[in-house]
Amino acid sequence: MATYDLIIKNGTIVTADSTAKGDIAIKDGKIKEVSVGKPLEATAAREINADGLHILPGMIDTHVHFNEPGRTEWEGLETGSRSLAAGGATSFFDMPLNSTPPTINKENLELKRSAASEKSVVNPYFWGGLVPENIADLKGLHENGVIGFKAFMSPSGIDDFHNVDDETIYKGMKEIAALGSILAVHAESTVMCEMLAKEKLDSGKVTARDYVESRPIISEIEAVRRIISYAELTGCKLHVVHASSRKVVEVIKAAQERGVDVTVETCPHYLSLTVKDIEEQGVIAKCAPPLRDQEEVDGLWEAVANGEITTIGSDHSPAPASMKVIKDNIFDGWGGISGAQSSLNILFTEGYFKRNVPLEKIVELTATNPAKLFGLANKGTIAVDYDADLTLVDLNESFELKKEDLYYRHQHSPYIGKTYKGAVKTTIVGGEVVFDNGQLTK
Ligand SMILES: NC(=O)N[C@H]1NC(=O)NC1=O
Ligand SMILES: [Zn+2]
Ligand SMILES: [Zn+2]
Repeated sequence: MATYDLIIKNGTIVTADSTAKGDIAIKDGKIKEVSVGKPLEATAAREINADGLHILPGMIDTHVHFNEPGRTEWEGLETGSRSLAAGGATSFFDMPLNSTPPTINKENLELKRSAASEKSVVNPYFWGGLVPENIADLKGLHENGVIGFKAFMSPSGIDDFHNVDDETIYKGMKEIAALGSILAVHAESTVMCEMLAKEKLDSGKVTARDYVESRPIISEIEAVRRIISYAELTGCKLHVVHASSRKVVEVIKAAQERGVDVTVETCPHYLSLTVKDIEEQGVIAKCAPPLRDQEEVDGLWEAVANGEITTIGSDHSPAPASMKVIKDNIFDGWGGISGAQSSLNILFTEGYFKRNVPLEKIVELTATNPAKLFGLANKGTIAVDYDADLTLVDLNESFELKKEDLYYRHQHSPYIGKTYKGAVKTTIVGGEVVFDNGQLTK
């Protein structure tokens, strides 16, 4: 009889293609057997009884800002990765900005990588930045293993990470295409957003609704259309992050239909919160693009259900509480939502329970597609020879999110006080249990 490190018994195994009750055997960090329909005949050093639980491939959160090195007091790789583990994520892709120095050359990448290897409890991956100053550094970043490049089409809010002009977009995309990599973009129109913000501020209009109106959906559409044109010009693979509206998704879909290699991400906050949340909670719920109205939330869920969204990432972009309190003017607070720990809870509650979105679809967008799109071999599903990155969830458990449940360095989030159905019970990274029964074990 085979002997394994770990056997998970009687769970409901969910992949992008199927849901079935079965057992999983793990050795040396890999899934070695998946037995559906009949019990697994083997022994193991440890056994987990997953009766009543669902087993999902761990979320691959393709969009976090962990701020380390250089701005660890905002979050950090330890607190950030621990919050992911508690939320059922087993890998993350850290954005190149909000850490100092930003990840815009291979030397800076190494600083981040060595910090992560010391501190992260889940698998770390890194985006490289594309900024006007670093076209010559893209090759070195690629050769040293970034999973792709990220550019801001509007100011990032961080002084050492400049947004790209059209010339940088052209040169950068040409180079990224030659490297065979992918460009992810924060797509909002600088000109539109700056003009509209100036009009608001000049006339003393500084409410939450004013902030939202200063960054309208059409400014995302303008930027997305433009960047798609450069993708067509250069042949560069493109990934549009944090689409806040189905109208943005439609522009991407039309480009896909004429053969452009473009994909799209949305985030749990655009799938669950509205302008009302920023009106009530102020800067805590401030992000860019901003939260929209309920019809946009519903529209994005339709896009999810129809297969028009490629990935869902948290865009966890934390900041100290002092930057998230409402002062006289909401325009001044930090734009970025703390949410890395809540992604799956939100998707279960708003998607699976409220809108009948299949669990398979949630797995596809949070694990399978991220692994495929960014070339992570052996991740993103539950199958023999794949990495044992798993999360066990109790879909019958409801809970109210409390401040003290959060593992973030700064325990604020627009999700505090909300009730979720579907709780993460256990998270396994490379065969090792890192979170179990409400406790971090690593
Ligand atoms: N700099 C940074 O993290 N910005 C992020 N925050 C946010 O709300 N949108 C972003 O792009
Ligand atoms: Zn962004
Ligand atoms: Zn971001």
